Amino acid sequence: MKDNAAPGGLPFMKMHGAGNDFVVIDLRGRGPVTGAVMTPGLARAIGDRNRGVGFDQLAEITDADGADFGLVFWNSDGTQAGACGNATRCVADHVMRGLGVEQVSLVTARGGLRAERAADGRIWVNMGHPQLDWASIPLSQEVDHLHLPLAGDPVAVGMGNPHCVHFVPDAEAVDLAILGPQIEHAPLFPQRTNVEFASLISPCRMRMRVWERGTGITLACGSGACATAVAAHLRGMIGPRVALEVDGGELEVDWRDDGVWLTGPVARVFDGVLSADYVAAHR
Ligand SMILES: N[C@H](CCC[C@H](N)C(=O)O)C(=O)O
Repeated sequence: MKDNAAPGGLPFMKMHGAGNDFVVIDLRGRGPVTGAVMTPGLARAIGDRNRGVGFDQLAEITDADGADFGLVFWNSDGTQAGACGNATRCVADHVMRGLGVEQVSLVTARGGLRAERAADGRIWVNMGHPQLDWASIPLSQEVDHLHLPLAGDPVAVGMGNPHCVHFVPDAEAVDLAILGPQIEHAPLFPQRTNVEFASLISPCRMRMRVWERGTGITLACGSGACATAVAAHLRGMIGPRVALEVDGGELEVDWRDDGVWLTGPVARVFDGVLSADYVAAHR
């Protein structure tokens, strides 16, 4: 996987975490600054499920100063994302296997994070502390993030990327394809937002569905699960630990003193090589 400069094309791995699917390009060995090779156009082309490979996010693994690796995330619309919990878990598993270790440090746009393998094989990542002030979520104006001035009384939480969490009696009944893009583009969110709808099943279990900024409906969203757990805890609905039933499986979040921990399944599905012609045509 290391020689991505090969004239034969650009090697990648296809992975998923609870059905949240990723194209992962391992660029380690190129140095921290020159690591990322992606462009918005190439990301959109690879993300096309008919003419490319298809993904919810594309992740580039880079070298990083002071950490085992760095991560850069792209959405399928060609925009970048500051955080992606499920891709972080998938990549951490890959890197830990390669290094023969059970925990790793990484750097993302929001700073340093840590990940580790649990005894049951699931991969935990500490997604850091939630961002709860309006300017860093970010919101376009100073409002109470626990009671946004929007229909449905949602909560705004930053996890390195913005989230707008709605608590509803029945998340199944929500028309995500209609409401998701409306809320994603609401003027209150200057960088747009990810959108979650969640229902309480018990004080330690919730059902969650998600519309992701820059991607659309996905089967799971790790940072969205973290944001939902934080919002529900701040609203007094749950304790610090919760299991979230998402469309693609189950994620678990534990809000500890040192940050919001996320876990769930990871899978490496196949490896491939993007042809050099395809890469050149879309870069
Ligand atoms: N699937 C990701 C989140 C992607 C967020 C992205 N859509 C954004 O623009 O912030 C996760 O597991 O956390």
